[in-house]
Amino acid sequence: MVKDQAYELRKQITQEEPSAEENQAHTIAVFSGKGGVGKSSFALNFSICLSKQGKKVLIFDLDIGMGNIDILLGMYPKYTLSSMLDERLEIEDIIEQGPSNLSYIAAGTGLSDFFHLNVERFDYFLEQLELVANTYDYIIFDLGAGMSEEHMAFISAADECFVVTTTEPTSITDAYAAIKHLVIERPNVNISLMVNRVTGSNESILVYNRLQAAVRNFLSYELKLLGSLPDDSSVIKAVKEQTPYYVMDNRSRVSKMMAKLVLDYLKTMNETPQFESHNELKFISKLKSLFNRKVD
Ligand SMILES: Nc1ncnc2c1ncn2[C@@H]1O[C@H](COP(=O)(O)OP(=O)(O)OP(=O)(O)O)[C@@H](O)[C@H]1O
Repeated sequence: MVKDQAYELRKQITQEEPSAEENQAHTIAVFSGKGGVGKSSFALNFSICLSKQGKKVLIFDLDIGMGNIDILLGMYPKYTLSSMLDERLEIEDIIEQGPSNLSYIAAGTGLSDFFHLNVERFDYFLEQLELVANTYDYIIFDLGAGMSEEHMAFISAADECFVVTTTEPTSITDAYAAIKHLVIERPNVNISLMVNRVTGSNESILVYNRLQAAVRNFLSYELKLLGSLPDDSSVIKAVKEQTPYYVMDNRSRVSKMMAKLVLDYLKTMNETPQFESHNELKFISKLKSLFNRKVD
């Protein structure tokens, strides 16, 4: 497990057992400024690759009404997040098993905006999430495009977030607008950039430099670069076949790049001293306080 090293070190120093909160999964929110940039495809295949590395991963589709993780997987879940909230189901009942031991929760339809839940429904959501928060190493939230107030709460409660853009100017501009909105409201947010559909070797660096320059000059914020993925027709083929591209062919260009991106990411995670953040509130407590602030 990612946390093993840090946990062992901290245990040696403090001789304390970790609390349930400390053991919560590492949470990642994936968002984009513009729709159709490959955010869901990225979130799903990233999660599959993390699972392949022996991590216990839950991908949570929060794009109610527009979610497509189940479509990309070619699976038709009986229950979804919407049905859990409508029918008061247990979270265990709505978790499905995808490829490579990946767990996933489909968004479903019904609620036009999941986040405009009443307090009682939101409390039920958090109560259920808390039941599985210690079961996973990673929980990946796939958010809809754009930056609503509710998206911001999820993104800022997560341990980190990935913003996905293509190399197209419109996508970069929309990513900048989303980052700006977020950084102004939540200056401590931890954002990394993922550049999708690159066609040249240094294209991702050009996109990153362009965005980073604007973010640094106008927002005094340092954006990290998670990595990039190539424009690859095997992604389109995989979407048509409703099979994640990493499952369809793990030797395709995009799959190899994804595998490298995940290995680099895990290396960075191992090198980051996790115990330093143990004094901070973890995901569920943060989300609770952000939501409470909103309804007060
Ligand atoms: N690396 C890639 N190479 C080629 N095509 C890609 C790549 N990534 C995504 N696509 C294409 O872009 C389409 C949209 O991808 P996806 O559904 O993941 O986007 P999205 O950002 O999640 O969209 P939405 O915001 O509408 O949910 C895919 O169906 C696929 O055809």
